[in-house]
Amino acid sequence: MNIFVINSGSSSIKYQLFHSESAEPVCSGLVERIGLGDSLIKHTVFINGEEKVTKLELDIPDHEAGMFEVEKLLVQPGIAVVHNPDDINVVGHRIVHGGETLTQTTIITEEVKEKIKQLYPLAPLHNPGHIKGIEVAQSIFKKATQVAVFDTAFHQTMPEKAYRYAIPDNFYKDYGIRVYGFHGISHKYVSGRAIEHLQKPDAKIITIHLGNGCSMAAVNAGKCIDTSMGLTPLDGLIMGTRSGNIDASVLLYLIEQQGYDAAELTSLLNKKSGMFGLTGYSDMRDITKMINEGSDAAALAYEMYAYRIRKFIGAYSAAMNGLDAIVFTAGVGENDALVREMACHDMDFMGIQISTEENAQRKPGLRDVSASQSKVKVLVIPTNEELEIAKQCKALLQN
Ligand SMILES: Nc1ncnc2c1ncn2[C@@H]1O[C@H](COP(=O)(O)OP(=O)(O)O)[C@@H](O)[C@H]1O
Ligand SMILES: CC(=O)OP(=O)(O)O
Ligand SMILES: [Mg+2]
Repeated sequence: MNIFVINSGSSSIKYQLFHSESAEPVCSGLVERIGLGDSLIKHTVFINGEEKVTKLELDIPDHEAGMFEVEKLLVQPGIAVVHNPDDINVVGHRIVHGGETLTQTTIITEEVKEKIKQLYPLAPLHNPGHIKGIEVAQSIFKKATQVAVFDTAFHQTMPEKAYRYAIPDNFYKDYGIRVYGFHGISHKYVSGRAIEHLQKPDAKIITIHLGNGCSMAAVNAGKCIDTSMGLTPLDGLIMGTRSGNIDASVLLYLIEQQGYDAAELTSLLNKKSGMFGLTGYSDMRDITKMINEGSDAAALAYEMYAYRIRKFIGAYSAAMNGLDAIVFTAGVGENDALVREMACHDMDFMGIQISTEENAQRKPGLRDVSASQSKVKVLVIPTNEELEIAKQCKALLQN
């Protein structure tokens, strides 16, 4: 079975092609900086233990354009991984918001598409792109079964005290207003890897997913008990373009006193805030450059970003009554040593000690960057949402 996995994030498309019998991909790729003007595609084909890398620099305005570029690469002479798109049997899609009705991996039908569309207002940066991705995939991979794997599913184990908001009951009952949580495919994958590494099935773990979107989860014995994103992927940590936690009164003030409307506020908080709002850039590589050039605004933004993470580490340690490991993952978490250092320094009272030397190294794979005396392990674990999605597709279709 050939399983092609599409993971569209807010700024990127990641993809991998798997033969169902192996966890090693046949090819993998990343389309990044979508919509920023200077997009990049890195496409890697794995043949007999060797890697053939193709890099393209071009302007990719949106996710649909990105998917058509990817299709060309899959069948491109010299690096083709399939003769023809009909050789793909299954396409697994990461879907950010499944709401309260789409809680398990499922085959995509017209009804499932309709439900994903109904959730557009709750995941405005993601679900519309997913539907485009599904439609493009249906037009390219005509013979494949299309499967949806939800970011919200892993968080369904949260207790009610964690997922309810303190507003009247009917808002939950009538409108489904509650904490859903996101990046669940990634939190599940990296917490699973951490449990294996620690050889401790009942480990208390905090997973910190720092991509363009950022979230944390408290994972106790493999089950999520709390997470930082809420009804939508806007809450919690400071992100590339999203504000994270903010007093709801800020919105009321802007509506009542400054005449803002809903569309302006949606755009303000989702697209113009976070690191972009503070520095003019959403990509941490650009902001690091600003810091090196002496920008005070960039330095403050970094401090705010790391400080928010520290507060959640404290909260989740309390929620679990202990902590065995902290896991950093995703674009920023895997690559940005300064963020990890700032988030973990001066936490020795909690048994958290990061090794500055280990942390500064660039190495592939799972890494332990804690100091030898640290009671809590600080781990960097590359996420692999695509592998997790492929596994879930396989499990669904074999049952
Ligand atoms: N080498 C790097 N150093 C610092 N940050 C990086 C590096 N590579 C990627 N990033 C950060 O990772 C982000 C993308 O993370 P990713 O998990 O791919 O995002 P998403 O899935 O949310 O689109 C980029 O916006 C950038 O901030
Ligand atoms: C849910 C979410 O924010 O996803 P991403 O980080 O991929 O944009
Ligand atoms: Mg992502």
